[in-house]
Amino acid sequence: MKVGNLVGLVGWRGMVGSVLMDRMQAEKDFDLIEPVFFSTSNAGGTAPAMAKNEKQLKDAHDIEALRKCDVILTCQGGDYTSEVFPKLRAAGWKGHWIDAASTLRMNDDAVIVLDPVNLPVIQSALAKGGNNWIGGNCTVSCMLMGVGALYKAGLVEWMSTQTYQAASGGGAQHMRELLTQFGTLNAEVKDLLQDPRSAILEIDRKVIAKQRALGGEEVANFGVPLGGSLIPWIDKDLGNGTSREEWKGMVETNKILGLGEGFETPAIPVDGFCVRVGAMRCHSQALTFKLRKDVPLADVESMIAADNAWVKVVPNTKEATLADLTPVSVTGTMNIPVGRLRKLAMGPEYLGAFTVGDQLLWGAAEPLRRMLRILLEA
Ligand SMILES: NC(=O)C1=CN([C@@H]2O[C@H](COP(=O)(O)OP(=O)(O)OC[C@H]3O[C@@H](n4cnc5c(N)ncnc54)[C@H](OP(=O)(O)O)[C@@H]3O)[C@@H](O)[C@H]2O)C=CC1
Ligand SMILES: N[C@@H](CC(=O)OP(=O)(O)O)C(=O)O
Repeated sequence: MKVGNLVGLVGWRGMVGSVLMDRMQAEKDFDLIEPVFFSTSNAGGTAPAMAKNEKQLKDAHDIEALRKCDVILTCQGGDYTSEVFPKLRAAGWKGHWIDAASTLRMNDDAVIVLDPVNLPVIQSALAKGGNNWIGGNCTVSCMLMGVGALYKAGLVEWMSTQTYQAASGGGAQHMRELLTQFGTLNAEVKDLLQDPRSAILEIDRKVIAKQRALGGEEVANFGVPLGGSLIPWIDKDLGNGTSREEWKGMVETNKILGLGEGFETPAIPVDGFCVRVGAMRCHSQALTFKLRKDVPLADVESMIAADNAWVKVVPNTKEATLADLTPVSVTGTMNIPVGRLRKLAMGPEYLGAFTVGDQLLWGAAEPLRRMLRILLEA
């Protein structure tokens, strides 16, 4: 059935929302829709320049106003989803809900959208009347954009992940906090750094003393210093030794691929550790695969390279890795480099890989705008 083009946009001025607006403008998505901009804080204010007929911001809690939309696309966050989505459906709204938040992801009637990887899953749900389309966890989405080909080919027996997740995954305030910490630490030893004869262990002593003394506002978001350190725990403690971020790795990977509970094919084990590091907005992952058979490395590389338009195989050399396989080289681009591809010492079925992805683009905004396109072009 043709989907109408009245699209309600919620959360458009936040960090994820702003990246989404940029991408929608770049891809001329606004040419196809009649946007209605909503706000939780400034109803009645002026809508952004992309507005057409409706120039005023609507109240994002006004169910009647939301109900008029054919599609609602929200990057407002999980609390908003928890509050508004059930009311909207209870009021009989049958429109399409596209959401960046994790709240609804594992619901039976929701599809995790990442169409370069799971278009058949999306199309099948659409044909059955599905109308809840949720963006995946940023780390999982970036990982599958890189190595989804191996799953599609049925080659993966299991995968272990070690993530290096950027500050942006926590939100804008976390990015600010990281930079403030770097500044504080630099200020502590600035004079010593300027003197080439100063003792490095004296600098180190001063830095660790300052890090341990950081408190209050300076660690308000991460709880402990991230600048010059790392945090091997992301999201909630599930009480079984696993973080919620680590749990998402397995359940979301399988749900995206149409495997495991509710599907015919059993789930593939995915597990590992999720670690916050001092990168700004790119998540990286070191991956270990147990393949179902010994596949020549050249075939693995060709398969990965041919999977989608954004994945790039980076030659496993120091020069290429430093040039193309770092958060600094990937930030702000749609590229998903996959490198460090090599067979591991455990045996010919064991494959190592390293991927990087901008967690605000493929990790958050891009799958949502592409889902909107799929609906509009259905
Ligand atoms: N950060 C991330 O990496 C990822 C986030 N997500 C999901 O997206 C949701 C939103 O994340 P994120 O964009 O980081 O959240 P933000 O805090 O940047 O934005 C959320 C909302 O906060 C309000 N807001 C209040 N003050 C400001 C301000 N100074 N500037 C901009 N907006 C402000 C806006 O609502 P209003 O205009 O109504 O006042 C905005 O829509 C998350 O809760 C999560 O569910 C998903 C994947 C990754
Ligand atoms: N949890 C991710 C960011 C995020 O928003 O994830 P999710 O969409 O699964 O809640 C991180 O901290 O890096």
